[in-house]
Amino acid sequence: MKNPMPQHNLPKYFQLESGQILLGASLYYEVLGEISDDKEVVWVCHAFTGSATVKDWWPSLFLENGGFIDLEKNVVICANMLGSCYGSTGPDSVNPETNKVYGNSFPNLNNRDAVRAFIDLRKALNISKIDYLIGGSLGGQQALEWSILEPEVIENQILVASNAKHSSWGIAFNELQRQAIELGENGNEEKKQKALSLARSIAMLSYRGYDDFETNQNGKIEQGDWKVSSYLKYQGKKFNGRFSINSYKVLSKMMDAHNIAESRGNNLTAVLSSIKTKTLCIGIDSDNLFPIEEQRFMSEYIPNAIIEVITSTKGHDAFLIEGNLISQFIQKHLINTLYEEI
Ligand SMILES: CC(=O)SCCNC(=O)CCNC(=O)[C@H](O)C(C)(C)COP(=O)(O)OP(=O)(O)OC[C@H]1O[C@@H](n2cnc3c(N)ncnc32)[C@H](O)[C@@H]1OP(=O)(O)O
Ligand SMILES: N[C@@H](CCO)C(=O)O
Repeated sequence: MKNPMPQHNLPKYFQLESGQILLGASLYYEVLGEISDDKEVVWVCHAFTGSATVKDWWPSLFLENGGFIDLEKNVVICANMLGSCYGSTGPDSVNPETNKVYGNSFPNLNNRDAVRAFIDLRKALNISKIDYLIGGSLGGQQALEWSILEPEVIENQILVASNAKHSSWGIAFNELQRQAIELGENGNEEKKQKALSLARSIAMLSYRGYDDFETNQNGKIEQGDWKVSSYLKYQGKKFNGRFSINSYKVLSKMMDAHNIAESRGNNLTAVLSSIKTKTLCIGIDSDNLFPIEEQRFMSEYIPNAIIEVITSTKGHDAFLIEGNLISQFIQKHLINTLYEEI
């Protein structure tokens, strides 16, 4: 069942970490099931190009597809993050001060801003406890931030293919993608979309990896092109029209800026050690964007944490593809041991 009122207005003057004010911003969100005292709350933080419609892109988390979410027992909430292009305020929105689309004038956001907006929505929905906060990749970065901002609210968190501070390697990939986008910025719409395609194709090198390409994209297609070349072109083209160039820049910079120790003493291990929430870190053995060492690091320092590893050739994107395994790990460590110490 979908909530009939999926738009939440943030405070008129929404203060950002940068000191800037976002005026008249709102969040698009979806609620699956009913919010009530007898339902456990599952709050999902979506990844970079995801949206609030969690069942569309993470169907494997739901019971009917073999997952852990049973809408008889759970209510699921997912809000589109600030800066994105799927319903919440972002760079393609109209700036109420100028009545013009923000575009490049949209303020820089970080994960703390995104989470503070979620917190405002949580309060408006009268939710005092989140039983399972789950996020992958950028969504995992936000979940981690949230567990630090509201330790009393977040009971369990599941951080999938994510990290505590974005790596130089990850920033390098995002930088290349932004440079690709800039190549088309002064051109016509076709040029802009071609540049966005190139950015997505570059990103695919970090979302997949050596084994996936050797297994699934080896050799040539009938027309003589390398299979992998055709795959990258296809993935790039498939992205056109689905995502906003402006949001791509805002959200990739948001990911780059992720650092839970920022303005908290700059000591990552100390901040991780202060986390109270029960934490399940899940990594993927072939992830070359958020390598398994990053999840090991978090699980080593978060006091009440455990780690599980997905064996997959799919690389980083396995966090979306292997949802059933994620569900199994959640059932094993959190649901079946909810009232026991990990
Ligand atoms: C609107 C919203 O709500 S946003 C929701 C949608 N997106 C998201 O949530 C973002 C997260 N999702 C994703 O990133 C992706 O969808 C994933 C990771 C879950 C799955 O990625 P996919 O592209 O489906 O997987 P995969 O790498 O196997 O590629 C399959 C596609 O490539 C095509 N393909 C495979 N090999 C080749 C090749 N050599 N040449 C050309 N095309 C190829 C397949 O035909 C298939 O095409 P299709 O998508 O039209 O069916
Ligand atoms: N496939 C994911 C990768 C980033 O986590 C996305 O497009 O959001």
